[in-house]
This record gives sequence, C-alpha cells and structure tokens, in this order.
Amino acid sequence: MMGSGKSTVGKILAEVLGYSYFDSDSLVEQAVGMPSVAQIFKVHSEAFFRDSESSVLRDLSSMHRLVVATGGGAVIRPVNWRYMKKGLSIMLDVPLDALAKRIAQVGTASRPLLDQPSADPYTAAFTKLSVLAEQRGDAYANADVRVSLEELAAKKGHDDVSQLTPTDIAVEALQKIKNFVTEHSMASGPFDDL
Ligand SMILES: Nc1ncnc2c1ncn2[C@@H]1O[C@H](COP(=O)(O)OP(=O)(O)OP(=O)(O)O)[C@@H](O)[C@H]1O
Ligand SMILES: O=C(O)C1=C[C@@H](O)[C@@H](O)[C@H](O)C1
Ligand SMILES: [Mg+2]
Repeated sequence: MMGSGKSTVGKILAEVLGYSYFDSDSLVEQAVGMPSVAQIFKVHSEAFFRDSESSVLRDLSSMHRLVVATGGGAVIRPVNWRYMKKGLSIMLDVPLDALAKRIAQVGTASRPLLDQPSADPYTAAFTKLSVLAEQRGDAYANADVRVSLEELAAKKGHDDVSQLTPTDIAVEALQKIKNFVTEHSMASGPFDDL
C-alpha cells in the first residue's frame, strides 16, 4: 500500500543482497518524461499511468538479481502478477493508522490518489486508504511473503509499530524470504549466507 515503506525497505534489501534496486514509479516517470507520478495522473490519466507501469514491470520481469519497489497500485492489474511472479513478491502489511500518520506527515502531493485538500490530512488519508485497502485486500494477498508490522512489533514485545525501523523490517523480510525459498526448494543464491 502507498507509504508502506516499499521504496525505503526495498533499497535496504537490495544493498544487503548485492542486487540492483529499481523503483517502478521512478521508471514510469523516466519513460513518460515527466518529473512526478502526480503530474502524469494530472496531464494524462490514471489509466495512462497504469499502462506505463505494466510496461515497466514487464521489462523488469526478464531481469535477474534485482529488487523492485512497485507502485502501491500495481497489484490491481492481473497482468502485473504475471510479471511479479517471475520473482518473489513481498507485501509490507502496515496498519492503516500508521500509514495515514506517515502520509499526513510527509504530505500527499506525491501521491495523487490521496491528494485532496483537507483541513485534517490524517483523517482524509485514513478514509481513502481504508477504501483502497478494502478494494485491494485480495490482490495484496497474492504476494508470496507478507511482513506484518503488527506481528513484528509483537515479536519484539510491544505493540507500537512506529518503533520499527526500516532495518528491522528489512531483516524480518529477509528471514521470511529465506523461509519461502527453503519451503519451495528454490535456488537460494545469496540467502545461503544470511
Ligand atoms: N519503518 C518506518 N518507520 C517510519 N517511517 C517510515 C518507515 N518506512 C518508511 N517510512 C517513511 O514513510 C514514508 C513512505 O515510505 P516509502 O516512500 O518507502 O513508501 P512506499 O511504499 O514506497 O510508498 P509509495 O507506494 O507511495 O511509493 C517515507 O517518508 C518514509 O521515510
Ligand atoms: O497505490 C497506488 O495506487 C499508487 C501508489 C504509488 O506508488 C504510485 O504508483 C501512484 O501514486 C499510485
Ligand atoms: Mg515508493
């Protein structure tokens, strides 16, 4: 979901694994020749953005040894799962309350689906995120690995997900990826050393 930390955690995962890192939102901006996703939505449309996002994911899906931070809405097009399933997909499951707090803090300008003028950015973000979560719940559940911040906080003996650093989350993701690779008898590559 938007603001869940895909870009932040994805960069850490790539660094630890010695993989390349790509952010599909940035690649769409480059492909379209516009400086922001927000501008692409405004000048073209969401459908135009989604077409370009699919084309970027298709190109990435033939590459090896890379971590991709996708856009939060990539899950909604079934064809994107054909591309994402060429690799291993990870969902960062962050409570909506924490997402809305993060987004209210950094602002919504770069997230066009949330960018409605409001005197109360937290409540506006929470309301819109709730609708998206409801619409996309099944699609997010397609991910191979789910990293739940609530479960991770509980494992660490508390219930405050805001105490979890991107590194804590990356470490948990790596452990879960390693388990997935082992359970599915996949070639484990860099995970052998972790
Ligand atoms: N574990 C964390 N704790 C607190 N803040 C975080 C954490 N991870 C990321 N953030 C912050 O939350 C915001 C959103 O993170 P990020 O841009 O990585 O999310 P994203 O999933 O890539 O979002 P989008 O789908 O919109 O691209 C950023 O300001 C980032 O610094
Ligand atoms: O969740 C979404 O639909 C989006 C998430 C962002 O990463 C961008 O891809 C865009 O703002 C749409
Ligand atoms: Mg991102």
